[in-house]
Amino acid sequence: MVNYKRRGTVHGSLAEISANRVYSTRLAIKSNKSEDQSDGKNVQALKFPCIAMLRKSMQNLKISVDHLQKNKLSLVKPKSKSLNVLVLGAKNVGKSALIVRFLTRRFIGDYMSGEDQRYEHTATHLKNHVNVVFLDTSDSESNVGSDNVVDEKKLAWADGIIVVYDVGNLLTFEYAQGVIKALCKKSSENSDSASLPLTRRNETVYSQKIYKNFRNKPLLLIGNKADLWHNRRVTVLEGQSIACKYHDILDYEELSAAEGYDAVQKCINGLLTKVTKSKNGRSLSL
Ligand SMILES: Nc1nc2c(ncn2[C@@H]2O[C@H](COP(=O)(O)OP(=O)(O)OP(=O)(O)O)[C@@H](O)[C@H]2O)c(=O)[nH]1
Repeated sequence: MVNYKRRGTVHGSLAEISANRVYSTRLAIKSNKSEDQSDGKNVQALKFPCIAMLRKSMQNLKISVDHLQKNKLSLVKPKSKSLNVLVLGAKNVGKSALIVRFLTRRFIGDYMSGEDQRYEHTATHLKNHVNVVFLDTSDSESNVGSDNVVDEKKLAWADGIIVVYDVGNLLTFEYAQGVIKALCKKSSENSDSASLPLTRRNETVYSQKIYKNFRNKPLLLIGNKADLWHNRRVTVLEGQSIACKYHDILDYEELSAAEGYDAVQKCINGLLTKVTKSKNGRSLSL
């Protein structure tokens, strides 16, 4: 309570100080012309030496903007060099474990669940630094079996997608299938068609957006927890059949984040290489 009050006072006084500064500076700028013209002492400039600096910065800014306009340059930022990877899958399939294994080579048993985690990683190749961002999403079990399994905004952000399921849990495999189907579903129906029932129209709009945001971005399907062979509910054959069905857009791997680093590293690096190719139009082996 005491700390809070103290903080309040400090903030208050800082705010007052800056407000006073801005106000005084404005006054000085307003009255600037007559002071410059007068051959007397420039009292404001002496009192506020920041005015000269401010004026200079404004001049510099104007010069820069003029230069941009003259040379038809734009103020738009250059294209981001980071590779964004979206990690999807049902709850508890080992999404965090996989990403952390890839980034740190270590298997860590427990992770915070319930909210999306963002991991940033810098890879170096031919003296170029490539920034990779993984968005490890956290889905609730209620999403299993639902149609709207992919968030269109996250999908638009992504350059590549990893879909994970647990080989010991059939529901998570069905969820992964649902995601892949949603990504690859082409919608030919006209979403504006008033003849369609509302739910159908919403579904169509949804799948059109998903399809548009996906646009054949590199996709990797991982069957995780292969070390728990006694607990297996999804056969290798079932995983492979999905891989065959979507072979032109999808890579598939069955592995265990718990058991080793090499398989995780190999398949995620494979995806990153594809992402780099599709993003920049040139190859980069990480
Ligand atoms: N045996 C085994 N356990 C694993 C493996 N990968 C992850 N786990 C365990 O599975 C549990 C869930 O792992 P997480 O990485 O938190 O799963 P998640 O998909 O990120 O979970 P949410 O954040 O809740 O969506 C943890 O207890 C992990 O230790 C694996 O390859 N083998």
